[in-house]
This record gives sequence, structure tokens and C-alpha cells, in this order.
Amino acid sequence: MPLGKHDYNLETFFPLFSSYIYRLVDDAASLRYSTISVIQDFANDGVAYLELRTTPRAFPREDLDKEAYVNHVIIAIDEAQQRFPSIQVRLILSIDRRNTLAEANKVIELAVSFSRRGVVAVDLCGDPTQGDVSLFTPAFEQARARGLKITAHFAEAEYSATEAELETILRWMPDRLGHVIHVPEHVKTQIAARLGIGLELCLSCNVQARMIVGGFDAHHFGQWWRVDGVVVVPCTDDVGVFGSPVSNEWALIQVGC
Ligand SMILES: CNc1ncnc2c1ncn2[C@@H]1O[C@H](COP(=O)(O)O)[C@@H](O)[C@H]1O
Repeated sequence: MPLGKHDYNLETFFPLFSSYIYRLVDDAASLRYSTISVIQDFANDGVAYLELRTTPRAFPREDLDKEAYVNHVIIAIDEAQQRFPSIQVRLILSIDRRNTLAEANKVIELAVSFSRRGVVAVDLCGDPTQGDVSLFTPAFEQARARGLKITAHFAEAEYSATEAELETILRWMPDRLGHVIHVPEHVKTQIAARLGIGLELCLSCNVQARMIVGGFDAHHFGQWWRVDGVVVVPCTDDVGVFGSPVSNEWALIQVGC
């Protein structure tokens, strides 16, 4: 993203993927290029362990199905790891909130079948104004039963922070939660009681996209990292969109929280 164009908010962020990025990355060659390029950037930033996440897509123009998509990503990861041996990369496959249950089940099936090649978990992602996450309960139960780790975008916007949604996701027994913004006190207590749960917090994304009120000093990172038992992980959400590599997220934490 060019300098000065990092001004995305939750309304303009998701169409960026469906209108532009999904159309730009629409064949095996662009998938390979973007996967290697993102790993190179993280390696250059000094990252030793990286988890990438992606939503499996089919590329009808090339007659590639979702399985071929995941296979291409993994081949590109393997190639990048040869070229940049300082970084270890694992993959998380995402279920988009707009998916059907059948599509979600397919993601679980792919995650299981590629687990020996570096897929470590499944994620719930996508536009928080879309979908009813309870639809995916059987898929996430299946994921857990089959030994996959679970992470979910959680309470990132007010409309995805209803009591029903938060309870549904917590019943999936996620290993990690992402964003964790609009969380009522009693749910915070529930989270804190899940010893070892990971909280994937994204400072630049939340501040720049105005998902929180205020600046970095108002970010909930400052509260959560003081809570015993939870593991707080500073994440980028998206270096390209928000223009902040993970080293910068650590720098922001040092000055702001
Ligand atoms: C505010 N933060 C966020 N909240 C929810 N979902 C997000 C996200 N940041 C990224 N994604 C999800 O990641 C997809 C892009 O990569 P892939 O096509 O999967 O490779 C987006 O479509 C979105 O669903």
C-alpha cells in the first residue's frame, strides 16, 4: 500500500480483499509470488517464527480447486524457508464468516489432510457484519476432535460482540482469540480463567481502522498483558494494509502501553 494510503476502516477494509486482492491473486503464479514475498518481508523484519493464515479459494480460470490452492501455498512456504532459513513458517486455514457449513467443513478437511505439511490450526475470519457464527459449531467441534488448534477473530466490532456470538465461540474452546475488543467484563473474566489462552492483539490495525476509541495508549494491550495466565501476542493483522511490520508493533508497545 503506498505511503499515506493506510487509512482503512472496517467498512473499506474487507472490500479491499474481495474487490482487489482476490482479483490480483487469482492464479498459481501470483499465489506463489505473494506467499514468498510476505515470508521474505517477515524474515527481513527479524521474525523467527511466523504463522500465515489464508482462506482456501478455488481458481476456476486455472482449474485449481481449494486443495490445489493449499498445496501451492505450502510449496511456496517450503521454497521460502529454503531461501530464508532464519524463519520457521506454519499455516492456519481460515473459515470466512460468509462461508456455508459445507465450505467450513471443507476447510477442516484440508487442514487435517495438510497437517503433516505445516498446517497447525483453523481460524474464523472475515467481515464481522456478515454471517451467524453458530452455523460453524459442528465444523469447529470437528476441528478440535481431529487435533487441530483453533483461533477466532473475537469481538472485533460491536456487531460481532453479541453475548450469543461470544458464548458460541468460547464453547468451541479456542486456543487463541484475535482482537478481543468489545468484551464485557464477565466475558473478560471467563477468558482470563482459560489459562494459557493466546490473545492475538493488533495495535496498528485497531488504532488506524478506528476499531477502538483513542490512540495506542488507549489500546487494550495495556490491560491484557498485565493479566496472569493469558499469553498476549502482538500481531500485525496485515502489514500491507496498515503499514506496520511486527518490529514496529513491538516498538509501539514499548512507548505506548
Ligand atoms: C480487522 N481484521 C480482520 N478481521 C477479520 N478478518 C480479517 C481481518 N484481517 C484479515 N482478515 C481476513 O483475511 C482475509 C484475507 O486473506 P485470505 O484471503 O484469507 O488469504 C480477508 O478476506 C479477511 O477475511
